[in-house]
Amino acid sequence: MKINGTPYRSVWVDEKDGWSVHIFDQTRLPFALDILQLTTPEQVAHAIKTMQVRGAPLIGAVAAYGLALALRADSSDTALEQQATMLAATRPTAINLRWAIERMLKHLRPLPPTERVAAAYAEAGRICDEDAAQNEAIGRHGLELLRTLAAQRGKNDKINILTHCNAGWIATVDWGTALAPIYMAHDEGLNVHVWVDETRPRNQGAALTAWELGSHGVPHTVIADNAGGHLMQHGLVDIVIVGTDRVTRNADVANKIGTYLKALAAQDNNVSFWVALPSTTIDWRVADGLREIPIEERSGTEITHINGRDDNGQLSRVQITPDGSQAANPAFDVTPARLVTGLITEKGCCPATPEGLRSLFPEQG
Ligand SMILES: CSC[C@@H](O)[C@@H](O)C(=O)COP(=O)(O)O
Repeated sequence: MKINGTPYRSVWVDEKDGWSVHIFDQTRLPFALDILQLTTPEQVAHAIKTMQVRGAPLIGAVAAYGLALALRADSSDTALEQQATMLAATRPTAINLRWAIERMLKHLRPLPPTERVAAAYAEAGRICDEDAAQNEAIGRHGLELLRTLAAQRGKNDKINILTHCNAGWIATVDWGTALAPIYMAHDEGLNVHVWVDETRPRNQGAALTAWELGSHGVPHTVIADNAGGHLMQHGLVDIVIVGTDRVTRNADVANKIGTYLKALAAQDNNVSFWVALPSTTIDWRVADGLREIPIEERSGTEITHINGRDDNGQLSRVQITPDGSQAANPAFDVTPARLVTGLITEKGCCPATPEGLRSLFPEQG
């Protein structure tokens, strides 16, 4: 996608040196557009843990490059396994991270160490290209849903879409998942407006989704996380579209904390609730999302403190809770499949059921 007219992806290899890896520092957006240069797997691990890069597909792609960086220093079997384990442990919930590392290992293990560096960069590049293409396809399939809504409501009527967290292009290699259909609908002239959940505690909606949509000219309004139910009760939400960090083979959906409450409110108000995902986000090994998906617990300081820009234009961090109050910070929740209207994948849309998923991915049995 473009920033000020220049097309970017969310991760890329330096054109001049041909090996270092660039990302946007997402902890600085929307106030600063800082590009970081990563040269070691430790820097990659740090970027993922501190959420300089985040979003399920993107952390998989960046970790794949992390392995390529590691192999530049040591391409032995031992180093390959150790560095893969180190990178895979950076965040627990998004399955794309494990998927990307496993794909890299499968490709690299049989090769002689001398061939591994070039092969790792090539495979990481393919992971990126495929992610961008899959998300573009998700956009096309999701666009059909929005076209149908537009046709039902009259061409110029506003379509109000609610989204949670950031499942846009900077959460992926390009296009995004939940936001891809919205970009396409806006580009073809549909009258879309997005309610953007602020997404406490880290405010990915207020900081990142609002920045993305604004940069693309998509009308949007940031709301407190707790406003969605009220808006639905008053007929002000036509559809919810969110991304996900892991979908089980039964179609349970893990996503940013608070997604479950949006799904409950959507069901109570007869609002359709769609989840957009590339197939790399499906964990075919697990069935029951509540029991089997590990939920990341992050530092309580993400609750007790908040980042922003002060009146002097300085980025600063302030405390919002009393000294001594404890804080708990589960970073994701699981929305059971029964609350999900359907899934939007690169292969098309399907009901959120085991059969629905298997109809799109019959090779999974
Ligand atoms: C296309 S990204 C989908 C999800 O990864 C996204 O909705 C989300 O929950 C991201 O969480 P984050 O903790 O910001 O990495």
